[in-house]
Amino acid sequence: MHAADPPVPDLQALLRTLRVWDTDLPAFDPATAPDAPLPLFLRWFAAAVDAGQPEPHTPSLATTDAEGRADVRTVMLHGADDTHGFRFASHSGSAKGRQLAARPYAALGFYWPVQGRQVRVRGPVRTAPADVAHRDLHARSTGALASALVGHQSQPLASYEELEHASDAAWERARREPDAMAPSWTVYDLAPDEVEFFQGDARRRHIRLKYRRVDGNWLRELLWP
Ligand SMILES: Cc1cc2nc3c(=O)[nH]c(=O)nc-3n(C[C@H](O)[C@H](O)[C@H](O)COP(=O)(O)O)c2cc1C
Repeated sequence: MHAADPPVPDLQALLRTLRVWDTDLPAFDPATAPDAPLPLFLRWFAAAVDAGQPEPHTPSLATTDAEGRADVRTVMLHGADDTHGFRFASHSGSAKGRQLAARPYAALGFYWPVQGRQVRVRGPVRTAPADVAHRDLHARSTGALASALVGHQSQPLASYEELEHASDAAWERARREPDAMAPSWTVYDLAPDEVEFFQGDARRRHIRLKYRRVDGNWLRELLWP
């Protein structure tokens, strides 16, 4: 440690200042919940946007590697519907891409603290056809295309300058060639077989409603918090 280094913060003191569920939270009556989870997810998602929840479309994505060890990172939600399930996209050669190839099963975790809400989704993951990934990427911003064109995701990077050069070239190509292919860019569709909705409550009487797909039907059950 150097004399000029900022002091190391007292984590325990900071943790004691922080709270959850101490704001006005919406009520959730599970008796009024729909038969299937998707309409409820869409309702909660729209409510999160309305409530000003920053970046409600950025869930955590959990996967496991070939040895069964867990991994997690943030991704962007690209869609959710009855046909494709929960859609996200990434590079097939990244750590998550390799993990999904070895074990095509994943979980998504959304946390919307403005409303004290959490949604957990689990299920098998399928790789969408390449033309879907191509269309998905080209419906997005130039920055998204440039980022995908850089490639090499999750590989060791020798220096920041190397990234700068690759990124400059990718931005230039994305502007010049807006239909450029990013071959490793892949769309993944998670077909939910479990979806759990959690509504936080100031008195800690949190409501947990879990949907499970059994023989093609959705079963609903409440869980102790
Ligand atoms: C807000 C946010 C959104 C992100 N969205 C994506 C995404 O949609 N796809 C993606 O591959 N990485 C996304 N990332 C980067 C990933 O979190 C991660 O760093 C990267 O995909 C490498 O993960 P991996 O080594 O586990 O494969 C996002 C990161 C943040 C913070």
